[in-house]
Amino acid sequence: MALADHPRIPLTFGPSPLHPLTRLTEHLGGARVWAKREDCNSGLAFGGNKVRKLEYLAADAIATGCDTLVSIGGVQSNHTRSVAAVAARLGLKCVLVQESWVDWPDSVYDKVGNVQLSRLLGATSRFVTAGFGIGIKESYQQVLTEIDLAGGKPYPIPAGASDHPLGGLGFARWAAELVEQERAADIRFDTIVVASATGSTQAGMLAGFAALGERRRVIGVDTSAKPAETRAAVQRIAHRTAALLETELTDEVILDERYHAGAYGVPDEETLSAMRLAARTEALITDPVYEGKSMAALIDLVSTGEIPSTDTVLYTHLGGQPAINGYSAVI
Ligand SMILES: Cc1ncc(COP(=O)(O)O)c(CNC2(C(=O)O)CC2)c1O
Repeated sequence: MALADHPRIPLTFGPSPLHPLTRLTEHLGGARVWAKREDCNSGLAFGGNKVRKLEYLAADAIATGCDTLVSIGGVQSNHTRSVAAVAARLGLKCVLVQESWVDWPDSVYDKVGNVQLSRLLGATSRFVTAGFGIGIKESYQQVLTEIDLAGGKPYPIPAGASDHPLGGLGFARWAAELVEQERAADIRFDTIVVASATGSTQAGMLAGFAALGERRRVIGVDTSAKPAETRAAVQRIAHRTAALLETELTDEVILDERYHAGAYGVPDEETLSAMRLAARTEALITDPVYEGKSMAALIDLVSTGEIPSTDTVLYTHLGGQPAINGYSAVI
């Protein structure tokens, strides 16, 4: 089925902004760097990459008569905050399982940022002691069963909306949008840099480009610190999404494991330095969990020439800023 034939509830403002990072480009002295801004893509609770994915899952939830969106993430999950935002916007209930994915010694870590926003948005958060993992968790299954038994109609959304049949469509549509923006701007990106964790952002891009017959180098930057799991997820979801779009993958899955700082949700000095440089050259705010790590990759790859100086490279900003409030000890 063609992408346009898949039901979607518009939750974004339209095409996300695409703009050159001229001061960062000048500072790095190499490839020309642009950004595409999912952090500015929607009016729903600071937007982000998950809102794009949820446009398709929300359509399915409404079509199947569900009354409660159920999802899972870490305490500072951007994904669960986005699910809470979409539920509020569509008049649905929302129950979130917040797991202890990050061992971070900040006294307000579990009170501010995303989990605070989810509370403001009216979601019910269940706090569970369980580590990061992109598989299906017992706590999540338990919530689904409870809602069923209470007569509700839950709509299950796995971590990052990734391991869901429709999880890759949001960024397949992103790929089509980018190609249109390139034509309008008379530009073509040789390389795309994107943070990867549960995998459907990068996977959707790969399937979307394949459906368009476009060959692109998409460099996924692992942020899970479990790269084998993330790589397998990107592969699985990319192939599944390509099949949904009646096409076959053409580009390889590239996942760079050098910038995850050794643990999910924990920044290292390279992460923090990248965040400062992006902020002080472009007022571009990245987070210590995801975008700070993909920014560290971009800076390193351009500075070392791994991304050639003749390239035009696109930095994909996927959101994540609210989590910064839980990291005041280092930012
Ligand atoms: C700001 C930001 N940038 C990149 C990513 C990685 O996207 P994928 O999970 O689709 O690979 C996340 C994910 N976040 C998860 C969450 O629970 O917030 C799904 C892990 C993200 O929030």
